[in-house]
Amino acid sequence: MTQAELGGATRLAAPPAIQIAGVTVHYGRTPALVDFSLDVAAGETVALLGPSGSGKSTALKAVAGFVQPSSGRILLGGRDVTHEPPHGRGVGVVVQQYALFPHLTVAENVAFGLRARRRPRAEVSVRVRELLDMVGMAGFAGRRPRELSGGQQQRVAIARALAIRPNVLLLDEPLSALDAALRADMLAELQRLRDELPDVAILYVTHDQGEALALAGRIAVMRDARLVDVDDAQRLYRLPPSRFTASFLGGANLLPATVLDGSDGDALIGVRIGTSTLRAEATARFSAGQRVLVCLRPHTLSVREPTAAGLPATLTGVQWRGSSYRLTCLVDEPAMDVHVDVPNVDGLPAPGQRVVIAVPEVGASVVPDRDEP
Ligand SMILES: Nc1ncnc2c1ncn2[C@@H]1O[C@H](COP(=O)(O)OP(=O)(O)OP(=O)(O)O)[C@@H](O)[C@H]1O
Repeated sequence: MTQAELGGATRLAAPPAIQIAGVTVHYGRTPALVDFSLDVAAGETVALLGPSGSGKSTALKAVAGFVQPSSGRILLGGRDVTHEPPHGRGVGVVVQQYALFPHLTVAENVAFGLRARRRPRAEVSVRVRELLDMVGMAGFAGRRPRELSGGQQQRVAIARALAIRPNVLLLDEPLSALDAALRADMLAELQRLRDELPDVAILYVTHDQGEALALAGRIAVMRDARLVDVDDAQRLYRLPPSRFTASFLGGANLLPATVLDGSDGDALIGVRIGTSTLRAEATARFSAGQRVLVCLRPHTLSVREPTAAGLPATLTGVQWRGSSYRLTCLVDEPAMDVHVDVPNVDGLPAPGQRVVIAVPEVGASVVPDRDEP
């Protein structure tokens, strides 16, 4: 083998920063995670997204070492840590409720991991200052946690997690205890932090699709202790592969339809909804005549004059949402509500009016009508 081949092989073989391989976790007899596999590369942010109780925190705890898998393995940078205690794994963890040490000052909290590792005093103080600067808390070093707001406490918790320069940062719903305004600020700060840590792999647990879309390069959707779908965030949003992901990520309109011409993979195919036909993007194999669902995102749709091409409907509701209106339209066939989000414009149709819902050339996608059990 030449050096170049060897180099290539070595590069290709660079192990993921986080490798969760077929992990199952039980609490007593109840499985909280079943045969779960996911890799996160260095520098990548992956969100674990799913409803309450779907196993997101359990997956994160398995990586942190807070729960022990009954089967499967956890590898960090290629090193099997499945049976190592949490402190031996060298990961940074931030959980929902900050969990700062109440009797220690902000600086002492941040220094904790470094002191436990017996780092020299001078190094610790430089690093603590650096971290408090990074999270905008330099002026609070001497305060105790109870003297801080929720957002400030969470900043300190993040600084503490980063103190040991972990290659892996695990964030479990870090914004959920904050009010809406603070959450938006902290989300922007997390985006900045992510960009300042280009080599750190981040696993981010959330049930909030907005947070997942804002932060993650890839999103792993979970349901009932299992991974449902995982893909690039934008692709998952635009072309959801399952009914569950289509609804959970972005609140799609899902209309029953019939495939007119089949496809073997990525293609625009014809579908019939009631008496209307339109083209929709398919990412899997679909055959002519197959019953499917067509996923229509509310913001890609518009309403037109009843003579235009599209889905004939009656407008039944108009809801003002500040920056846009949400229109509810009852489609003629099949008789079901479709939501259309339109910007603040003059001359909106009034409830009761006949309309046509116009679907853009690329804006609809095909989803199997039933998810695999
Ligand atoms: N310590 C525990 N003992 C027993 N059952 C548990 C324990 N922790 C979690 N569970 C159960 O395991 C399942 C998965 O829980 P987990 O906390 O991983 O879900 P989650 O997706 O993170 O939910 P949430 O968004 O509500 O935090 C749930 O049914 C939960 O009730």
